[in-house]
Amino acid sequence: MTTPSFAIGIAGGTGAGKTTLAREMVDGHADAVTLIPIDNYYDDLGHLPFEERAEANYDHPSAFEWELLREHLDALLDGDAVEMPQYDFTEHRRTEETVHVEPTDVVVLEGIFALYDDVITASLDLRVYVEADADVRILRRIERDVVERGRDIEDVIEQYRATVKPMHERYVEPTKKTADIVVPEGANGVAVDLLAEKVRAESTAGLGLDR
Ligand SMILES: Nc1ncnc2c1ncn2[C@@H]1O[C@H](COP(=O)(O)OP(=O)(O)O)[C@@H](O)[C@H]1O
Ligand SMILES: Nc1ccn([C@@H]2O[C@H](COP(=O)(O)O)[C@@H](O)[C@H]2O)c(=O)n1
Repeated sequence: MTTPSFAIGIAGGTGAGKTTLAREMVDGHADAVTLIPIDNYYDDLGHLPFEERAEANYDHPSAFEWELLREHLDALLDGDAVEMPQYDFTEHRRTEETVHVEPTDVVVLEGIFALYDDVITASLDLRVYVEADADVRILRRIERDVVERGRDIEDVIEQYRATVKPMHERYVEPTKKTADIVVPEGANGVAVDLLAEKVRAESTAGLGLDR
């Protein structure tokens, strides 16, 4: 059993490049990193009709199951495995399956609210906020949501106006002040290299050691 030695939180607005940064900084050390995408902890709205699920506000903190996320983060940091829920953006609900996740040397928590919850933030060793201009983020998001999340461009724009932008300004952007590091433009080469070096150091430190 491995007890993680280091926990990193990566927050930032939608489309800022959080997922890309997380992926690139663990490149080559993926076996030593446990990734927790906070999106997997959206409340399951499976009991509602699809139209209602599509209209929900997914950018308010109350859209997430914080208790389960805290419980799973605690378990992983204590060296215990979890059954992680999985989220389907095309259906706006959790899938039937969970994924068995074992703790490793480094835990990376990634999502718009990675630095929102005081209890969670206190258990992180490094807090990162990824920043990108709003116009860059919405353009990235339109492309991604249409190609990968099965959305119409009109719906993406309307959702952005109605909830994504106002919630970002009210709840996500203010978490930047709790960050240790603010990364401009997401997966920029210098930031990736620095964070990758930290991940490598923590992974090497944990090699072969049961803690
Ligand atoms: N530094 C970057 N330069 C160019 N495109 C980027 C950069 N970072 C991310 N992207 C692209 O922007 C889109 C959204 O990035 P993603 O990492 O999924 O953002 P987030 O997880 O913050 O929502 C993806 O298509 C990704 O390839
Ligand atoms: N059913 C859902 C659930 C979430 N979203 C949007 O996802 C965004 C967070 O994910 P990122 O990878 O972009 O950080 C968030 O802004 C929600 O609006 C959704 O559209 N549908």
